[in-house]
Parts: sequence; structure tokens; C-alpha cells
Amino acid sequence: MTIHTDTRPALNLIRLPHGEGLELPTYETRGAAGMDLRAAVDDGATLTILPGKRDLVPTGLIFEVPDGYEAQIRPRSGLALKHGITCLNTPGTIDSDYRGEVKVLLINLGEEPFEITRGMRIAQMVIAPSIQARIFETAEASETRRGAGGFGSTGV
Ligand SMILES: O=c1ccn([C@H]2C[C@H](O)[C@@H](COP(=O)(O)OP(=O)(O)OP(=O)(O)O)O2)c(=O)[nH]1
Repeated sequence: MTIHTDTRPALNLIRLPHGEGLELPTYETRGAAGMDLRAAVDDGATLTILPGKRDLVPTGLIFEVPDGYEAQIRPRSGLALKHGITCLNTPGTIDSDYRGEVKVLLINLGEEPFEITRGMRIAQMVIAPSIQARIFETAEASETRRGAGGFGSTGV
């Protein structure tokens, strides 16, 4: 007998007034890593991002990211390829103690103005484990084979 138990962490969300009526984020496929986030711009309005410019796009949602996790806001590859639209601060970090509206910082690296209307899927959000380290100041770094080599020090 196979026992199926859903061990995924629960993600509570709160809808803000301007998020009313929007489809909630869902995983589009069974194995999708991210859930798509929708633009909560006013109905009938268009938010235009001109080439080279950036804007903060509301989602109309507050998420209670569970303790021990973070949410990462990432670009959608289709928008990046077709329109040059990406997240400027990718991956955007949503802290588990953040209780404000999740917003998406988009930048238009394309050649054309990009128009965002209500409900458009503008980015995706990935829930990932996150830990805090204990921080200690020490006098010297321990020795390793790599040492201070980096930035291509091992060749191509
Ligand atoms: O793309 C993003 C990035 C961040 N945030 C929210 C959630 C996050 O928990 C908070 C703070 O983000 P971050 O730590 O990146 O901002 P900061 O510039 O370091 O500001 P702060 O001093 O508020 O931490 O802003 C978003 O809504 N979208």
C-alpha cells in the first residue's frame, strides 16, 4: 500500500483590497519550482515600463513565509526572452518575518515599452529553505587548497 502524505510547508497569504478578484498564485505544473505572481494594477489601467526603466509592481498579496524558509522572486524566462523584462534585484528576497505586500521590481532591458495590465503573470516566487548562521570573528582564516584563489583561478 502506498501512503501519500503532503509534507509541503503551508503558506498563508492575505489578500489586500487591490488584490481582490485576482487569481491566486498556483504552481502551473506538478513539478514547477515557482508559482507565478500576478500584477495587481488597477482594472483597465496599464503600467508601462519604458526601455531602460524600472518599476515596482504590486501583487496585492501578503505572504506569511514559514519559519526556516524564504521566498525568492525571480524573472519569468518567457518575458525575459521575448521582451527583455527581468527582475532588477533577482532573486528578490522575501523574509519570513515580512508582513508587507510583496512587490516585484521589474526592469525593461528590451527596446520596446512593456505594458502591464491587471492579472498579468509578471514573475515567479520560489519557496526555499533558509538558515541563519551564528557569526564569530576570528583572527585568521583556516588553510585550504584553494586559498584566496578565485575568479577563474582554476582555469577554464
Ligand atoms: O523583490 C522584493 C524584495 C523585497 N521585498 C520586500 C520583502 C522583504 O522581506 C523586504 C526587504 O527586502 P530586502 O531585505 O531585499 O530589502 P533591503 O533593501 O535590505 O531593505 P530592508 O532594510 O527593509 O531590509 O522587502 C519585496 O516585496 N520584493
